[in-house]
Amino acid sequence: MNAITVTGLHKSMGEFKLEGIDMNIKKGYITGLIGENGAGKSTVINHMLTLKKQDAGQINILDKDLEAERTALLNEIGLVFAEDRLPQNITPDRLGKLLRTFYDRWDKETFFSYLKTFNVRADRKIKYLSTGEKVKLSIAIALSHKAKLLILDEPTSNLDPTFRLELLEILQELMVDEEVTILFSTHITSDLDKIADYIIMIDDGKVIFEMEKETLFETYRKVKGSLDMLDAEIESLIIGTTRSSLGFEGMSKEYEVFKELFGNKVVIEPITIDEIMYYIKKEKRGFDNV
Ligand SMILES: Nc1ncnc2c1ncn2[C@@H]1O[C@H](COP(=O)(O)OP(=O)(O)OP(=O)(O)O)[C@@H](O)[C@H]1O
Repeated sequence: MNAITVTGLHKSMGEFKLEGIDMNIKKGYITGLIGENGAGKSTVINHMLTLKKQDAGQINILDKDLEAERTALLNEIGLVFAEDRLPQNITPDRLGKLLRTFYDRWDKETFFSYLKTFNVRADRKIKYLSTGEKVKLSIAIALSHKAKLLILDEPTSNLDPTFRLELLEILQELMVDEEVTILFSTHITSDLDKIADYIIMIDDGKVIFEMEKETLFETYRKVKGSLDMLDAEIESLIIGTTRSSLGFEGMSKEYEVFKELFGNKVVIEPITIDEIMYYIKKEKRGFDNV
């Protein structure tokens, strides 16, 4: 069952286009949205939240039509934006009191307890907080109104490593309650290695893959061998072939074929999310020897 279903989302924005985006964000799981700078991650998220109007396509969130039931739905969604959208001239203390008028299930105690745990000063105007403290404040808000869905746009990029790990732990603890769904976009793929159940990669406004993380790692492997193994047929099985004086390397779904043909002369290794992104980009650009 999906918490968010995106079907055939199209949008032209000057030179950039979202082209036929389909996404299935599974209820009760953590989905990581990855892609390089400018791939369209924030744009897709903004469409999910009706902050941008699509040219075509449908978005369904928690079985409701977001446009028709916007206010009711925003109660159910905990949001952290990539950029700072907090009111600047009030203190977290004041904000904590005001937000009960915005969220039906606002839990002031939980909010102030998160501020304490996160070490964010409640009595300082938001504009004087550091970038990381503002992110922590946004996270505290997102976690304090019993949201069923958390949409976090690059929540970890401005956080110090200790707090990043702490946040990942908090998110994982939330998942014990199977009702919560998390979608988060990130460049820090080690975060996904730790907590994501599903991974969606977008590139240049298109979905490249949407897969369960474990399946992704079973599907792709890194292959390395000597240049004399390469002919057109073998190369067609490799994504993002790189040649050097030491031999070739790349990524393959057909790594079993390499094993059968070349035995232990070929090296087959597990692959990381960063490497998957790198080889896919490399194949697309069709360049070599980077
Ligand atoms: N209002 C706009 N008009 C035209 N182009 C835009 C507009 N807003 C964003 N873009 C372009 O759309 C593309 C996708 O931007 P988006 O912010 O969605 O990428 P992203 O994947 O979130 O990137 P990053 O990881 O850098 O945050 C970029 O090329 C950006 O310049």
